[in-house]
Amino acid sequence: MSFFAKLKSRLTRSSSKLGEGLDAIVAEAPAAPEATPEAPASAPEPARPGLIGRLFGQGPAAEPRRVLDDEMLESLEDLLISSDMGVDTALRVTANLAEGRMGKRLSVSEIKALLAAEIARIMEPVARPMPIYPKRPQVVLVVGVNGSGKTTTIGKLASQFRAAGKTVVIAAGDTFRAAAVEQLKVWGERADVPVLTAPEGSDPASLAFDAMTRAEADGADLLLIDTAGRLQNRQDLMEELAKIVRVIRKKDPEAPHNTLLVLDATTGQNALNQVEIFSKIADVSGLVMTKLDGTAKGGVLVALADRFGLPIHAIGVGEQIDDLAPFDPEEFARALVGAEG
Ligand SMILES: Nc1nc2c(ncn2[C@@H]2O[C@H](COP(=O)(O)OP(=O)(O)OP(=O)(O)O)[C@@H](O)[C@H]2O)c(=O)[nH]1
Repeated sequence: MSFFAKLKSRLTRSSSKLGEGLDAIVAEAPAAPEATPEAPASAPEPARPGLIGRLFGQGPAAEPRRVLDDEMLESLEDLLISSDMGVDTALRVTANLAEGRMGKRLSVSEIKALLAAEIARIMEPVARPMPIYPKRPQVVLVVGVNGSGKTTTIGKLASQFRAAGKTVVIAAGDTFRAAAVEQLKVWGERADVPVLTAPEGSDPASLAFDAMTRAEADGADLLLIDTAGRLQNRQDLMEELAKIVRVIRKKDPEAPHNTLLVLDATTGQNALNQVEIFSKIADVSGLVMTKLDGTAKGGVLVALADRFGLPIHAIGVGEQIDDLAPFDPEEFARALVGAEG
């Protein structure tokens, strides 16, 4: 299966919500005069139906259409907002979609293609893989609230980097959560990557320092550092992260080279607050969004791209190693709206 096919199947909760909403919007068309024969200007050409399809009145020729007017635009805005795209982004997407198309008759598949193109345009500038530097070890600090998928993401990244021939060390920096440490050990074993741990409740900065020493001694390409995600006590967390950074800078003044914020798509609009908070307490350099497979709130990634402009490195669409994929804006946009292709 191509990755697009997989992405599309994993994003069905988001795409069916949008698809059903669009079907309903187009079906709600106010009684219109006989269909105008001319094709809608600058809307994408629907696929040509086969002979059988034409004979039996199926295919795009039979697809219902609705004249794009203010009322329909408003319904489209509401639909996008309900997919967690956020008000500003939803308004922008629909305004761009409407430009030059008011009064045209559009079908659901045309609207999907237009939406996908608009969404991809917003996301294109932020679709950036995590940069890899010649620096050894490249230190990657991974932050995010508990349960956002940090541990799983570190495990997947470690496996993928190993498969690409890189040497990796993991530091299990959430020393307050034995379960997180255990989980990392399992991922480490699977990926054949050493996982440095420290006694429960001990200072994560001291573990980070030891991990730097080990990564340097091993000549490792990458050091991935897990961190705690207790936002309930923001001050403590801020101090903890600042201390980790201070300590690893004793060994490399430029570390960490990346600070990845892991966000859980199922939290919807709350992910926007998390970006704001973590950008204040850590120097976030890029985002990873997990659990896009388990939610109808996938539109939140569009809002994040639009609002913050932070690079989106990867997306998680499942719990297996290869369920973390580089972020491709066009594929994501088409999968999100359920467009063909
Ligand atoms: N469906 C799905 N589940 C995921 C994905 N990423 C992570 N998970 C699951 O989400 C749960 C939480 O992930 P963790 O990696 O433990 O999250 P964490 O941020 O490290 O959380 P703590 O260990 O509690 O700090 C686990 O059950 C993961 O298997 C994803 O992309 N899709």
